[in-house]
Amino acid sequence: MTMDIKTYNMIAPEGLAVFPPAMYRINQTDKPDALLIRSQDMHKTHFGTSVLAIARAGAGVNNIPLVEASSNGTVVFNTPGSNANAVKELIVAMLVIATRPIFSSITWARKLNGADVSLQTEKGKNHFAGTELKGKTIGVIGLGAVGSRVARAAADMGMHVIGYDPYISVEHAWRLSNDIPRAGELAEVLRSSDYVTIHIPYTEKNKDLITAKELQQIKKGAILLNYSRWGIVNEDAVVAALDNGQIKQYVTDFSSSKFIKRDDVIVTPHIGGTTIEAEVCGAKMAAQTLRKYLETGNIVNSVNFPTVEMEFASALRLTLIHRNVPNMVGRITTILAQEEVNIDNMINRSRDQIAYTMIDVAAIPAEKLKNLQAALLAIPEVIRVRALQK
Ligand SMILES: NC(=O)c1ccc[n+]([C@@H]2O[C@H](COP(=O)([O-])OP(=O)(O)OC[C@H]3O[C@@H](n4cnc5c(N)ncnc54)[C@H](O)[C@@H]3O)[C@@H](O)[C@H]2O)c1
Ligand SMILES: O=C(O)[C@H](O)COP(=O)(O)O
Repeated sequence: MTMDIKTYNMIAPEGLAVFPPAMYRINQTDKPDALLIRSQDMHKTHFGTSVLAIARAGAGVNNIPLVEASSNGTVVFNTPGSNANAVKELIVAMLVIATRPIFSSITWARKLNGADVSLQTEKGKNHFAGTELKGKTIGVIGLGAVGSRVARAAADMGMHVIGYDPYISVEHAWRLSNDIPRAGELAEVLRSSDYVTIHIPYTEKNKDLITAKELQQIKKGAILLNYSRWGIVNEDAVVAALDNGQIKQYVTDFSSSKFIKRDDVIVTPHIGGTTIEAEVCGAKMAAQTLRKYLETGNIVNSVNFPTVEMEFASALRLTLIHRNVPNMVGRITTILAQEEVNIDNMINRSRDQIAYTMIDVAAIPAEKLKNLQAALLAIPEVIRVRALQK
């Protein structure tokens, strides 16, 4: 088996090294079996039916058309938590930068010259008094991989933390310590926080989560941070809230022409996950997840398919992607029975409109396997059939 991987964006070489050259070709065809990407806009980048899987090295998958991928039988993966520490560390830095005049003091100090520089700094430092984070309240919206770490770090700095995440996973709820209270409503967080930091995915539901209405609810003079995505915070509403003094500063990873030359907006160029460690971690995780799927059919960390794992113990594995409708297992196994193929092991899982079935069987002669695959693919609700040899 030789498979083709196509990459977009800067993928760390450590990730590409996960693919053994004897089994995988990288960037040698326009009809790849799988894609390894970061923020490439796949809404505008056509991927053909050859693409079995797309792995996103990173968290956000709003750059991938998930519904189209599912109906194409393309499994989409991300790498949960791979860059969460990088974002957390940047948020800590941005909280301090927003709170103390670090940039202006450095710029001033750089301009000093003469033999008495040390004296000048001592004289001038009174112009650069800041405040502290300790004792202030921070609202953390979204308590997943990033938000839960930010909440912990803020608490460790002596801040009062209020979390908000109505959809928190059991895993992340466990990670969050009991001393971090969770609000039942967004308004509660906005009303009581000196800092509000957002760590949620961009989805249709989360588009414009923070708009004029929410900014009216926010504590006067609060500082808002958005290291999630463009579109979650309405830019016009933010500009209006800065102009009327409702918020003091907007700190974000997502630039806009609306923020140019504003001293009350601090923009970093989408570098939340841009550390060597995070890029290596995400690329390796994405490549390992892809290999697992391509070689065994097992699915972990998918954002559009169910998690499906079964030990690959037989000679042959059939994997079927099909619509999630009644009696599919019955129809599939009937065809296997008609072809006199005995099932060693089997698993079926579904997620929303899509379902996935893996069937392990003993070795089948090539011609018989071809007929079996054709018969399975002839079921109208079946989207894709693969046969994997152990
Ligand atoms: N700036 C960057 O470089 C950078 C890096 C990593 C992640 N991100 C962005 O941050 C997002 C979060 O990353 P993550 O790794 O923590 O993802 P995650 O999936 O681990 O956590 C997201 C959390 O948000 C919660 N959530 C969803 N909608 C919500 C809402 N309306 N209100 C409150 N909570 C809500 C979910 O329940 C989940 O717990 C990503 O989707 C991505 O867009 C940006
Ligand atoms: O969602 C993410 O993981 C971040 O926004 C990082 O995006 P990047 O891979 O383009 O740096």
